[in-house]
Amino acid sequence: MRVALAQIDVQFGDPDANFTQVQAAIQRAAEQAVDVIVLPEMWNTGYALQRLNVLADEEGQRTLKLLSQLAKKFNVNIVGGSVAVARDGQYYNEMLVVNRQGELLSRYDKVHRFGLMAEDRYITAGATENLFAIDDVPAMGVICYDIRFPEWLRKQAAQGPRVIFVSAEWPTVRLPQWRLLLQARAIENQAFVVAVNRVGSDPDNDFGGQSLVIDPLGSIIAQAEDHAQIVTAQLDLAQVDQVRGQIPVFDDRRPELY
Ligand SMILES: O=C(O)CCC(=O)C(=O)O
Repeated sequence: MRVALAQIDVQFGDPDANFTQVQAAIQRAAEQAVDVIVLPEMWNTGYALQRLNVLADEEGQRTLKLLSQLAKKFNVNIVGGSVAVARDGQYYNEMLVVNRQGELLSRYDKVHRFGLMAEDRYITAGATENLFAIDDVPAMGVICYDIRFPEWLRKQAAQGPRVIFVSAEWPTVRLPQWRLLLQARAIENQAFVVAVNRVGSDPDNDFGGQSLVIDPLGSIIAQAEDHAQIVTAQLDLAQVDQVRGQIPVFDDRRPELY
């Protein structure tokens, strides 16, 4: 599986500009003959949470239309990062995943709201898992702050995903934690981690990129810098079986104790 990480500079509160740049980024990534393109978190609005009433994508329709069109056009799967979605008068931080045929594979509402960026005041938390298959490869997806909750990832990882996709707007000041948390999630779940952060800044935070691809042993196999760029990596999925075969942590778990 060849993946492309679209590390972009999300424009604060400007969905039109963001739709234009996401379209261009997907096109650039698709030119590199990849199987999956991954986007960052809240790429339509950024954290312009106070204006979600006018900015959020109603039912995610605009996002789904774009991702679906581009997936078909370029014959590529898209893990659509996340976007601010309005549904039934509430707002969600939602990941949409589409396959090469442009069909919706999953939609996931971020489960853990990040109070430091006021999500608890504006966003409704999700309560469902996010397991899907990309080209028959079992995978899962989480959003940003979710990675601080190993039990949430573990619960899903125990169901077999080989790749964990992460979309984020992770501030520069905590990038050392970003790296360590992601490496730990890869090691303990013996899965590839493909994690996309944004760059640039908004009124409250700077975002330093450093999107990462990490193998099931925790080694970083690709890393973006601190500017907008597309990074690609090849995932050797057989490595998941090797690592799980050597140290069978999923078999050795004692869920009756914890
Ligand atoms: O956990 C963190 O340090 C960052 C989380 C975050 O920025 C988010 O969930 O949007």
